[in-house]
Amino acid sequence: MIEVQSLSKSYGDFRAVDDVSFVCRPGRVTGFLGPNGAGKSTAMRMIAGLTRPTGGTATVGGSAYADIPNPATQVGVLLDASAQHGGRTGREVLVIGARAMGLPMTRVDEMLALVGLTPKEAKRRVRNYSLGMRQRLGIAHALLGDPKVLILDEPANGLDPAGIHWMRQLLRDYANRGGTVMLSSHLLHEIQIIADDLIVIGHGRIVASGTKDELLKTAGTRVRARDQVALVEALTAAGLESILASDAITSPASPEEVGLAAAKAGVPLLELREADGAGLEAMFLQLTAEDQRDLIATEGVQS
Ligand SMILES: Nc1ncnc2c1ncn2[C@@H]1O[C@H](COP(=O)(O)OP(=O)(O)OP(=O)(O)O)[C@@H](O)[C@H]1O
Repeated sequence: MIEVQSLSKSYGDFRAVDDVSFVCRPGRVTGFLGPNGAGKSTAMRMIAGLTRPTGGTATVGGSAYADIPNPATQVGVLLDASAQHGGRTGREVLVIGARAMGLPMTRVDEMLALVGLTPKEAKRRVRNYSLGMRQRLGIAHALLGDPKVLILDEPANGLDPAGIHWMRQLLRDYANRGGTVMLSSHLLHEIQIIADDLIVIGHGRIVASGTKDELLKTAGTRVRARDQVALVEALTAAGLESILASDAITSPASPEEVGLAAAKAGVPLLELREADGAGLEAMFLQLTAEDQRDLIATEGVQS
């Protein structure tokens, strides 16, 4: 179990993580979802004892990471798959990890087999690994000490669809055996596939949390018009939030509210329906859009 209570991290005046509380339970895969720069890595680094919090606490199995004896046998951590020494072979990375944890060398071969790195690949230097291979090696390293808790920052980065499928199965089996998994992603779809529970973070604050099923049930509407821009304007004029994606508009408002707003503005619709998860998707896209605006505003000031 991971328990985070009022956790905060400030860099000067900037609050990267702002009073965040949540739990990740055994037997569940908890997805930590947020746009780039939302504070995911900072929160995970604090849980893994690598960044000192400005306020609040984070415990794993009831103890702060720094107080856990031989922590890698309790908590497997993968924060940056590219952080491994490029001059070492994949096998050497695991051998060094196994020695540090006092594990038998048989564990190295077990983990290589588990993550699907062949003996030939294991002999190659990490600098020659693809990102997907680095992620597999990082997961092998995190699992080496047979920990009860896994903390993985963007582990699906660089994996192809077959790799993502493989990882989902691995994490599912791990959670089914009672393990606690916390993994982050900035992609809603990816986390929807893998997670049981979701914590959504934006601008350092939790904006939604609950089981995936609960969150995906949030009411929402999918709507299309021939003139999508006119529709967005009509919804905005009616005080309704909406996000224009590639093929449709999603809104956390009900189909009735959306239909009435479109009718009032005289915008003919091609499609109007309730969409499971549209509320979550709209909220997430809204967060992402806000960040894009912030970025443009910042760059505008700088140039
Ligand atoms: N050492 C630091 N000094 C100053 N600002 C920092 C530092 N580390 C992180 N930040 C800032 O804190 C915010 C959160 O960063 P963080 O890496 O936690 O986000 P993230 O959600 O993991 O994003 P991504 O998906 O891009 O990895 C960002 O605005 C980042 O620039």
